[in-house]
Amino acid sequence: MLSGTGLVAGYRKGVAVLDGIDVEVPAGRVTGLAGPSGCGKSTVARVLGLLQRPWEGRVSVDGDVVDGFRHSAPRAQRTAIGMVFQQPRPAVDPRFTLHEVVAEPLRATGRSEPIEALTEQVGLTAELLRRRPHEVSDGQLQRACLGRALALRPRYLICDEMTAMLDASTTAALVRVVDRQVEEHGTGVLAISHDEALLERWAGRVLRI
Ligand SMILES: Nc1ncnc2c1ncn2[C@@H]1O[C@H](COP(=O)(O)OP(=O)(O)OP(=O)(O)O)[C@@H](O)[C@H]1O
Repeated sequence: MLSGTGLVAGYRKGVAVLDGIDVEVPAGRVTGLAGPSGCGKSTVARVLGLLQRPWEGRVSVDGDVVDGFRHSAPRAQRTAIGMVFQQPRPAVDPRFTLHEVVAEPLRATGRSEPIEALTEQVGLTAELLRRRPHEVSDGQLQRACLGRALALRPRYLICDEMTAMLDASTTAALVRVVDRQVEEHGTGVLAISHDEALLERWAGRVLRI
């Protein structure tokens, strides 16, 4: 279980965006997180993804309370959680090929496993993998971002509006990739979306802020 308990967090002193909320992301299931624009869904993603320290409350990964966030997050906990954001373009190095984008977490952790099975799973051909971000569509780049998020086989995956910029067929394809991770590897997924209909179809349980 990836969980946040009593989370209080924000950006400006004295203005809490999250006001003591609890979020539980169990393994082996898709949990949805819905709510109107600006209610703090991305802030939940950042805190549970260990990218932002909450002002109060705690985050735990499989029962271990996290005490470091951002650069001081312990590697084992950081790599246990994969993240995909709404906009793929600012999330990648424009100089990388898509192959390098997907392989980057492996390189950063000194691992050199083949990524062909992964790139095939997310629907990237060898020809696309040689291209750089400016030579592909948002959907193709988002496939690479999902591949990157799965490269270290995270036990949890946070999808923050992953499909908001994509057409229906790419959305369906990426949802299938995530569902397969859940079924085959028991990954616990937090699917954040303002699209209630998508979450109703995709998630077993939907939390609302
Ligand atoms: N870096 C930041 N600096 C200051 N305020 C921020 C920052 N990021 C978010 N906020 C504010 O925090 C609140 C919650 O933002 P957040 O992005 O978590 O909401 P959200 O529910 O994900 O919204 P959306 O659905 O529009 O993406 C908003 O009022 C927003 O203006």
